[in-house]
Amino acid sequence: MTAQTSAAESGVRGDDNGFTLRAPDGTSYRVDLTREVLSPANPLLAECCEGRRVVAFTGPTVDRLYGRQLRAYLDARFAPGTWSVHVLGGGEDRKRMETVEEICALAKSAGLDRGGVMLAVGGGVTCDLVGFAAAIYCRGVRYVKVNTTLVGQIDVGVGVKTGINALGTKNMLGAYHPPHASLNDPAFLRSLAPRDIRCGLGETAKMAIIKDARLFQALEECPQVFQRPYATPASLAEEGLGRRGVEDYVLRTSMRLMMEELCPNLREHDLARLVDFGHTFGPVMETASAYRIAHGESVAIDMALSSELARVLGLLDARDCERIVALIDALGLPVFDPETCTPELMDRALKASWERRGRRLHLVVPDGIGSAVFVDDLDDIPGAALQEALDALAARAQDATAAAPLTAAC
Ligand SMILES: NC(=O)c1ccc[n+]([C@@H]2O[C@H](COP(=O)([O-])OP(=O)(O)OC[C@H]3O[C@@H](n4cnc5c(N)ncnc54)[C@H](O)[C@@H]3O)[C@@H](O)[C@H]2O)c1
Ligand SMILES: O=C(CO)[C@@H](O)[C@H](O)[C@H](O)[C@H](O)COP(=O)(O)O
Ligand SMILES: [Co+2]
Repeated sequence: MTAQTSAAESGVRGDDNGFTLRAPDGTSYRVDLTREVLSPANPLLAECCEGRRVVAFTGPTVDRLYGRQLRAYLDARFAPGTWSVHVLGGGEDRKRMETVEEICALAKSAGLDRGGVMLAVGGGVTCDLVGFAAAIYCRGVRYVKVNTTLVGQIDVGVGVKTGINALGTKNMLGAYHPPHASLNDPAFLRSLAPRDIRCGLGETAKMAIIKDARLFQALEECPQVFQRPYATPASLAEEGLGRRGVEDYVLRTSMRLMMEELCPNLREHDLARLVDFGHTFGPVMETASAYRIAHGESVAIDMALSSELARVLGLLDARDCERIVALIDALGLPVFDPETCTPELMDRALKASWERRGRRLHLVVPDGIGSAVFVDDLDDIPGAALQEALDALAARAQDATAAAPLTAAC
């Protein structure tokens, strides 16, 4: 039983090497920002697993890019026969119970005991799967995650959620399983595909829109962050940040904002959660598209729709709505999807969220740049309002298609 933490002691504290979260219920964990995490000279990962059997899991891409370094690191730091690395099938469609059973079977055959460590090295799919397996294997074993995507470092890596898709529903099964350690090395982001960078920027934009106007402005001035060369945004110029400085600013600010939101409500006793912004319509779009729409993309479309809805309901002025939708567009993320953005599916999503959130909708909508409010019940959203919001985004998407230069298929 974790000892309760007093309100004065609970919170998120940042330092040069990361953040420490202390929740009111006594849960506490460290989120580290480090460099060259897989270099034998870096003791951090070894210290998290010292004296324990280590069963590591990764995906095919990460194994191709970093598997040799990972195995060399474990070989240098752990006795032969006390560690193993296993490569899981990749992709959102593998985030299901069958893969969790595979992880547990591999761990058992590798001799993982109650005192051992399950190590995830990968993006959110790998970490959600391994984290959930660690939560139920022997009723719970030590879980260490090395997050290798932008979504992973700013979102998966800073919380306690683990889980899988099941019963036709995104993240339907899972557990709150705090990591023993969450290690984040920004160097991993350099090998990310542009689409996966953009998905991470979707989760960054989520936090900027609901919590931080300055981060929003930095993204507006620098939508190519993490992707292409750019000048330091004017809004950050006085800090004299270079390219890496801007990326560090975006990364650290996103991590801090998410941890500050999660800390007081880590296990979601309160179902009105600002970080649900972008996650009401999105999960249903991901599932209905058979994961053609990636998580970060569904978040983007949901945020655009929620913003247009806020405008139609008179909760957000048209100028701020336009800034939000334009930012999502500038980040290279979709604001509409003809196949899934239908009134029927959106209505189904609203009802699914109403059920999941204790028969209250708690739809998060922005009421300005850097702030958001809740629309609490289904009756607060007339069908005509939803239709008007959808029509606005459909028209925008149509204009963009008409204006897009004809380019050869890449
Ligand atoms: N647990 C949580 O709190 C939480 C929070 C946000 C999202 N999620 C979940 O995370 C998932 C999305 O995570 P994601 O965006 O990381 O997707 P992902 O795990 O599918 O990774 C995206 C792609 O990047 C590849 N990849 C990973 N690291 C790489 C690297 N360093 N270089 C090159 N390629 C690399 C992967 O192989 C994959 O093809 C969704 O299932 C979502 O529900 C969970
Ligand atoms: O996607 C996730 C968590 O899975 C986060 O980005 C998101 O902000 C929140 O946790 C949402 O509450 C979504 O939660 P859930 O659907 O994963 O339960
Ligand atoms: Co998310």
